[in-house]
Amino acid sequence: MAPEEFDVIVIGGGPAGENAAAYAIAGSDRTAALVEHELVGGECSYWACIPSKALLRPGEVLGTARHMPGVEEKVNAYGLDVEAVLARRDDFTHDRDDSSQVLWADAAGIDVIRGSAALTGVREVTVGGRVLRARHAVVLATGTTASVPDLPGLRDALPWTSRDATNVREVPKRLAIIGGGVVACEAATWLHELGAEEVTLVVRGSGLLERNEPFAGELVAEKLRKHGVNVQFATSVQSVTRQTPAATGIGRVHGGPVTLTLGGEAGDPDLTVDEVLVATGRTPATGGLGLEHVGLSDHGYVTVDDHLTVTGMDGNWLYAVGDVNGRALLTHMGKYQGRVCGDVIAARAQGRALDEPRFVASADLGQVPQVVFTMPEVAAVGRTESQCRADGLDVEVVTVDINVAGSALSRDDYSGRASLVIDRPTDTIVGATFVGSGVAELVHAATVAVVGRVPLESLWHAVPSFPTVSEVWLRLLEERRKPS
Ligand SMILES: Cc1cc2nc3c(=O)[nH]c(=O)nc-3n(C[C@H](O)[C@H](O)[C@H](O)COP(=O)(O)OP(=O)(O)OC[C@H]3O[C@@H](n4cnc5c(N)ncnc54)[C@H](O)[C@@H]3O)c2cc1C
Ligand SMILES: NC(=O)c1ccc[n+]([C@@H]2O[C@H](COP(=O)([O-])OP(=O)(O)OC[C@H]3O[C@@H](n4cnc5c(N)ncnc54)[C@H](O)[C@@H]3O)[C@@H](O)[C@H]2O)c1
Repeated sequence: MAPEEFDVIVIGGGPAGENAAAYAIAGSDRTAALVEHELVGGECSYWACIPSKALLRPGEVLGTARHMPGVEEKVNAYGLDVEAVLARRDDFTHDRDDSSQVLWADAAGIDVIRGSAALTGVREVTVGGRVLRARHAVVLATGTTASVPDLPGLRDALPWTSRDATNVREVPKRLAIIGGGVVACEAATWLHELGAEEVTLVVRGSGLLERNEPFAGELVAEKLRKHGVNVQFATSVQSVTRQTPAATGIGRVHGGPVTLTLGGEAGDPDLTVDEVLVATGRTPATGGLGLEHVGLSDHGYVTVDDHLTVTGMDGNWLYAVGDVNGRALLTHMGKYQGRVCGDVIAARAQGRALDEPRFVASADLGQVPQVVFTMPEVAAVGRTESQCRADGLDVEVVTVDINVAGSALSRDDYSGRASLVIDRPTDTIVGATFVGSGVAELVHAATVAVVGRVPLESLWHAVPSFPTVSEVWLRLLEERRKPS
């Protein structure tokens, strides 16, 4: 059978792949195929960002209502309506039906091809019995899958991964979570709110959210503990036993009780729970992708340059965007890389030079924003103080409590903290962190300041409105002006 020709072939229909395909052909008569073996929309739409945030928001709303005189008297006797929360989550994930995303692809001029794709040669992709040939580019956008550590008994116990936690149907009464990162902290928050009575975070390190400023993890741990979540640091799982594992389906308890044998500084006793959630990071989805057919390793992240072009290959025809390149495992960064990559493919297809900033994924390099939707939220951009020092930057740090009229008005128990990391030679912000209720919406101002390299002297004239939580910017700048 003759190969089918497309200008661009994208493998993986998650947010990164969708954007790369759309930008590569926008406003032209170029053609694109998007190959997807599961659901168009990817991990984010059905298993990750969207369902998790749909599950977290009701708890945040209830928490605020419980600390608001005039409202708290009405709600204090009630908890969440779990069925309604799960139903709203299912609305957001369209019950895992991707037809609206396929309609979007059709409208953008992208051909969706169902099946598992593998590289079988230079510019050649095979899907089932079909051979596809790319005139200009092949883009790898296959994302990542949950890592399950190779611990004795763990895989046989059929533990939950993030897919079960986000698609929860049956809330375990007793839950152990292995890991202290973003998935562990967010999942502990929503599962506890949904009725998990005994939640234990088993953390091998000494803090939560270790890629953030230390105060962020400390405040999240403090609040989790205050709400009754057990957070155990410096504890490792030695082995796991479950007598009756059962493949009951996504989001249901996978059998009888599970016992974790723990090894830690405190000589921790065994922990017996109804379910164990593994939240120990991600593995790039490169298995079976045929990377070896084009001379690349099929292990680890696919390395790219700042044009998202795979390094070590001739001909500038192979690209990788999103989680699979390991640059920043976040939907918004994958989409950003998809936009840059699509523009690069279009420019190269037209024989144009890559001489404009939009052809370089510069935001990946120390300007990445992220919001962790815990209670309190953690919103940060750029580098932490310790990352800056490790990179040899001459920095100073200002930190203040978030204690302004806007925060006091937003809820009676408001507490939070904010910090700026300032590059002394340029007097610009290279990192910012906000911890508190509702700070998710504060971070974009910081992102603009970091990316725009706005001098602090100019920020003095960016006056925050009264009475908003944004007034913390003024407190930070005032703190900076204090004579040391
Ligand atoms: C629980 C959880 C919550 C998260 N919350 C957030 C959040 O709030 N905000 C945020 O920014 N990020 C969040 N993330 C991270 C976010 O989900 C990822 O960064 C994002 O999904 C990556 O997008 P992607 O397009 O690179 O990959 P994916 O979304 O993983 O999509 C890859 C697609 O490729 C397909 N595929 C793989 N191999 C093949 C193949 N060989 N052939 C055909 N198709 C293939 C897969 O089926 C999949 O659809 C969260 C992650 C988790 C686990
Ligand atoms: N709101 C958001 O933006 C959001 C939400 C969820 C996930 N994500 C993304 O998804 C990615 C994955 O999240 P994650 O929490 O799984 O990973 P992570 O890298 O954030 O945290 C992994 C945790 O597991 C621990 N760990 C790793 N291996 C272990 C082992 N063998 N035994 C015990 N502990 C081990 C680490 O010390 C760490 O605490 C993140 O990079 C994040 O960017 C983003």
